[in-house]
Amino acid sequence: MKLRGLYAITDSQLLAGKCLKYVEAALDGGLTLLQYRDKSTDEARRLREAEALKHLCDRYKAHLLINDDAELAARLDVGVHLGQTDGPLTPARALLGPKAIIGSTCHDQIELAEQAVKEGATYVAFGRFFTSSTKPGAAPAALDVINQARARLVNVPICVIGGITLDNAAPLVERGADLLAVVHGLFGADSTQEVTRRARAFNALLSI
Ligand SMILES: Cc1ncc(COP(=O)(O)OP(=O)(O)O)c(N)n1
Ligand SMILES: Cc1nc(C(=O)O)sc1CCOP(=O)(O)O
Ligand SMILES: [Mg+2]
Repeated sequence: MKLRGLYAITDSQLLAGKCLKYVEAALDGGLTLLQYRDKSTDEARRLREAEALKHLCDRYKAHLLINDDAELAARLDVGVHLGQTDGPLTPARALLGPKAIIGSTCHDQIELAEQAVKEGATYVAFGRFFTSSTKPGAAPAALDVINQARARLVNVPICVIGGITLDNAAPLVERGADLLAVVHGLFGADSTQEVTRRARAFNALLSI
Protein backbone atom coordinates (compact mmCIF):
# COMPACT_ATOMS: atom_id res chain seq x y z
CA MET A 1 0.00 0.00 0.00
CA LYS A 2 1.34 3.45 -0.88
CA LEU A 3 1.11 5.71 2.15
CA ARG A 4 2.80 9.08 2.36
CA GLY A 5 2.02 12.20 4.34
CA LEU A 6 1.39 13.55 7.79
CA TYR A 7 0.41 11.07 10.51
CA ALA A 8 -1.13 12.87 13.48
CA ILE A 9 -1.34 11.13 16.85
CA THR A 10 -3.71 12.26 19.58
CA ASP A 11 -2.60 12.79 23.16
CA SER A 12 -5.25 12.75 25.84
CA GLN A 13 -3.50 15.26 28.12
CA LEU A 14 -2.36 17.70 25.45
CA LEU A 15 -5.76 17.67 23.71
CA ALA A 16 -7.97 17.62 26.83
CA GLY A 17 -11.17 19.54 26.06
CA LYS A 18 -10.16 20.37 22.48
CA CYS A 19 -9.46 17.04 20.80
CA LEU A 20 -12.10 17.14 18.06
CA LYS A 21 -11.56 20.75 17.09
CA TYR A 22 -7.75 20.35 16.95
CA VAL A 23 -8.04 17.09 15.00
CA GLU A 24 -10.45 18.72 12.56
CA ALA A 25 -8.01 21.60 12.11
CA ALA A 26 -5.26 19.10 11.33
CA LEU A 27 -7.52 17.24 8.88
CA ASP A 28 -8.22 20.57 7.21
CA GLY A 29 -4.48 21.00 6.65
CA GLY A 30 -4.23 17.42 5.34
CA LEU A 31 -3.68 14.15 7.20
CA THR A 32 -2.94 10.78 5.65
CA LEU A 33 -3.32 8.91 8.96
CA LEU A 34 -4.67 9.73 12.40
CA GLN A 35 -3.86 7.57 15.41
CA TYR A 36 -6.08 7.56 18.48
CA ARG A 37 -3.58 7.12 21.33
CA ASP A 38 -5.15 6.97 24.77
CA LYS A 39 -3.39 4.94 27.43
CA SER A 40 -6.34 4.85 29.85
CA THR A 41 -8.49 1.81 30.62
CA ASP A 42 -11.82 3.62 30.36
CA GLU A 43 -13.27 1.46 27.59
CA ALA A 44 -16.55 3.32 27.23
CA ARG A 45 -14.80 6.66 26.79
CA ARG A 46 -12.25 5.15 24.44
CA LEU A 47 -15.02 3.74 22.25
CA ARG A 48 -16.90 7.04 22.23
CA GLU A 49 -13.83 9.10 21.39
CA ALA A 50 -12.61 6.70 18.72
CA GLU A 51 -16.06 6.68 17.08
CA ALA A 52 -16.11 10.47 16.97
CA LEU A 53 -12.64 10.51 15.40
CA LYS A 54 -13.73 7.91 12.86
CA HIS A 55 -16.62 10.12 11.73
CA LEU A 56 -14.24 13.05 11.30
CA CYS A 57 -11.68 10.96 9.39
CA ASP A 58 -14.40 9.61 7.10
CA ARG A 59 -15.48 13.15 6.26
CA TYR A 60 -11.92 14.14 5.33
CA LYS A 61 -10.98 10.80 3.75
CA ALA A 62 -8.17 10.13 6.19
CA HIS A 63 -7.48 6.73 7.76
CA LEU A 64 -7.95 6.20 11.50
CA LEU A 65 -5.78 3.78 13.48
CA ILE A 66 -6.13 2.78 17.12
CA ASN A 67 -3.01 2.54 19.25
CA ASP A 68 -2.41 -0.78 21.04
CA ASP A 69 -5.96 -2.18 20.74
CA ALA A 70 -6.74 -4.51 17.82
CA GLU A 71 -10.14 -5.41 19.33
CA LEU A 72 -11.30 -1.79 19.33
CA ALA A 73 -9.91 -1.38 15.81
CA ALA A 74 -11.91 -4.42 14.66
CA ARG A 75 -15.05 -3.06 16.29
CA LEU A 76 -14.73 0.20 14.34
CA ASP A 77 -13.34 -1.37 11.16
CA VAL A 78 -10.19 0.78 11.25
CA GLY A 79 -6.43 0.13 11.45
CA VAL A 80 -4.18 -0.51 14.43
CA HIS A 81 -0.66 0.40 15.55
CA LEU A 82 1.09 -2.26 17.62
CA GLY A 83 4.34 -1.94 19.56
CA GLN A 84 6.67 -4.82 20.34
CA THR A 85 4.75 -5.68 23.52
CA ASP A 86 1.22 -5.01 22.26
CA GLY A 87 0.52 -8.48 20.88
CA PRO A 88 1.49 -10.28 17.71
CA LEU A 89 0.84 -8.95 14.21
CA THR A 90 -0.33 -12.16 12.54
CA PRO A 91 -3.56 -12.54 14.59
CA ALA A 92 -4.20 -8.80 14.27
CA ARG A 93 -3.99 -9.13 10.49
CA ALA A 94 -6.33 -12.13 10.60
CA LEU A 95 -8.78 -10.18 12.77
CA LEU A 96 -8.74 -6.96 10.74
CA GLY A 97 -8.54 -8.43 7.25
CA PRO A 98 -6.23 -7.88 4.30
CA LYS A 99 -7.09 -4.22 3.63
CA ALA A 100 -6.60 -2.84 7.15
CA ILE A 101 -3.64 -0.57 7.83
CA ILE A 102 -1.44 -2.14 10.50
CA GLY A 103 1.65 -0.38 11.82
CA SER A 104 4.51 -1.82 13.83
CA THR A 105 6.99 -0.11 16.14
CA CYS A 106 10.52 -1.19 15.17
CA HIS A 107 12.60 1.26 17.27
CA ASP A 108 15.97 1.39 15.44
CA GLN A 109 16.07 -2.21 14.22
CA ILE A 110 15.73 -3.13 10.55
CA GLU A 111 15.42 -6.82 11.52
CA LEU A 112 12.27 -6.06 13.52
CA ALA A 113 10.90 -4.23 10.49
CA GLU A 114 11.62 -7.12 8.13
CA GLN A 115 9.92 -9.51 10.55
CA ALA A 116 6.94 -7.16 10.94
CA VAL A 117 6.45 -7.01 7.18
CA LYS A 118 6.55 -10.81 6.99
CA GLU A 119 3.86 -10.95 9.69
CA GLY A 120 1.56 -8.55 7.87
CA ALA A 121 2.51 -4.99 8.83
CA THR A 122 1.49 -2.31 6.31
CA TYR A 123 4.07 0.21 7.51
CA VAL A 124 7.01 0.13 9.88
CA ALA A 125 7.82 2.87 12.38
CA PHE A 126 11.29 3.92 13.58
CA GLY A 127 12.18 6.33 16.37
CA ARG A 128 12.51 8.26 18.44
CA PHE A 129 14.72 10.58 16.41
CA PHE A 130 14.54 13.68 18.63
CA THR A 131 13.73 14.25 22.28
CA SER A 132 10.03 13.72 22.83
CA SER A 133 8.05 15.54 25.51
CA THR A 134 5.14 13.17 24.83
CA LYS A 135 7.22 10.05 25.50
CA PRO A 136 10.43 11.15 27.25
CA GLY A 137 11.53 7.55 27.89
CA ALA A 138 11.42 6.43 24.26
CA ALA A 139 14.71 4.85 23.17
CA PRO A 140 16.76 6.92 20.71
CA ALA A 141 17.30 6.00 17.05
CA ALA A 142 19.99 7.34 14.69
CA LEU A 143 18.94 9.01 11.45
CA ASP A 144 20.91 6.48 9.42
CA VAL A 145 18.36 3.73 10.19
CA ILE A 146 16.02 5.49 7.75
CA ASN A 147 18.52 5.15 4.87
CA GLN A 148 19.07 1.49 5.73
CA ALA A 149 15.34 0.82 5.92
CA ARG A 150 14.74 2.61 2.61
CA ALA A 151 17.35 0.42 0.92
CA ARG A 152 16.09 -2.87 2.36
CA LEU A 153 12.31 -2.38 2.52
CA VAL A 154 11.72 -1.11 -0.97
CA ASN A 155 7.92 -0.96 -1.16
CA VAL A 156 7.09 -0.59 2.52
CA PRO A 157 6.03 2.84 3.84
CA ILE A 158 8.54 4.06 6.42
CA CYS A 159 7.13 6.00 9.34
CA VAL A 160 9.31 8.12 11.64
CA ILE A 161 8.40 9.35 15.11
CA GLY A 162 9.69 11.14 18.16
CA GLY A 163 10.10 14.87 18.74
CA ILE A 164 9.42 15.77 15.12
CA THR A 165 8.75 19.43 14.39
CA LEU A 166 8.67 21.62 11.30
CA ASP A 167 12.25 22.64 12.12
CA ASN A 168 13.77 19.14 12.21
CA ALA A 169 11.62 17.05 9.82
CA ALA A 170 13.37 17.77 6.50
CA PRO A 171 16.36 15.42 7.03
CA LEU A 172 13.97 12.57 7.86
CA VAL A 173 12.16 13.05 4.56
CA GLU A 174 15.44 13.43 2.64
CA ARG A 175 16.60 10.07 4.02
CA GLY A 176 13.44 8.32 2.84
CA ALA A 177 10.66 8.69 5.40
CA ASP A 178 7.14 8.49 3.97
CA LEU A 179 5.07 9.18 7.07
CA LEU A 180 5.86 11.83 9.68
CA ALA A 181 4.17 10.78 12.95
CA VAL A 182 3.72 13.81 15.16
CA VAL A 183 2.02 14.70 18.43
CA HIS A 184 3.45 17.82 20.05
CA GLY A 185 4.95 19.36 16.92
CA LEU A 186 1.43 19.55 15.51
CA PHE A 187 -1.02 19.66 18.42
CA GLY A 188 1.21 21.72 20.72
CA ALA A 189 0.01 24.78 18.77
CA ASP A 190 -2.03 27.35 20.66
CA SER A 191 -4.78 27.80 18.05
CA THR A 192 -6.66 25.72 15.50
CA GLN A 193 -5.39 28.05 12.76
CA GLU A 194 -1.82 27.25 13.76
CA VAL A 195 -2.57 23.49 13.73
CA THR A 196 -3.85 23.80 10.16
CA ARG A 197 -0.83 25.88 9.12
CA ARG A 198 1.56 23.33 10.62
CA ALA A 199 -0.23 20.41 8.94
CA ARG A 200 0.03 22.14 5.55
CA ALA A 201 3.71 22.88 6.15
CA PHE A 202 4.48 19.24 7.10
CA ASN A 203 2.74 18.10 3.92
CA ALA A 204 4.76 20.56 1.86
CA LEU A 205 7.96 18.94 3.21
CA LEU A 206 6.65 15.56 2.02
CA SER A 207 5.65 16.69 -1.45
CA ILE A 208 9.10 16.12 -2.92
C1 LIG B 1 3.44 5.64 14.48
C2 LIG B 1 3.82 5.13 15.80
N1 LIG B 1 5.08 4.71 16.00
C3 LIG B 1 5.45 4.25 17.20
C4 LIG B 1 4.54 4.21 18.23
C5 LIG B 1 4.95 3.68 19.58
O1 LIG B 1 4.26 2.48 19.85
P1 LIG B 1 4.62 1.67 21.19
O2 LIG B 1 6.06 1.34 21.16
O3 LIG B 1 3.66 0.56 21.32
O4 LIG B 1 4.37 2.73 22.34
P2 LIG B 1 2.97 3.41 22.74
O5 LIG B 1 2.61 4.43 21.73
O6 LIG B 1 1.92 2.35 22.83
O7 LIG B 1 3.25 4.05 24.07
C6 LIG B 1 3.25 4.67 17.99
N2 LIG B 1 2.30 4.67 18.92
N3 LIG B 1 2.90 5.12 16.76
C1 LIG C 1 4.21 7.52 20.95
C2 LIG C 1 5.65 7.63 20.67
N1 LIG C 1 6.41 6.55 20.35
C3 LIG C 1 7.68 6.88 20.16
C4 LIG C 1 8.73 5.90 19.82
O1 LIG C 1 9.90 6.28 19.72
O2 LIG C 1 8.37 4.74 19.64
S1 LIG C 1 7.98 8.52 20.38
C5 LIG C 1 6.37 8.80 20.73
C6 LIG C 1 5.82 10.16 21.06
C7 LIG C 1 5.64 11.02 19.84
O3 LIG C 1 5.18 12.27 20.24
P1 LIG C 1 5.96 13.62 19.89
O4 LIG C 1 5.75 13.86 18.43
O5 LIG C 1 5.25 14.66 20.73
O6 LIG C 1 7.38 13.45 20.27
MG1 LIG D 1 1.85 0.44 22.10
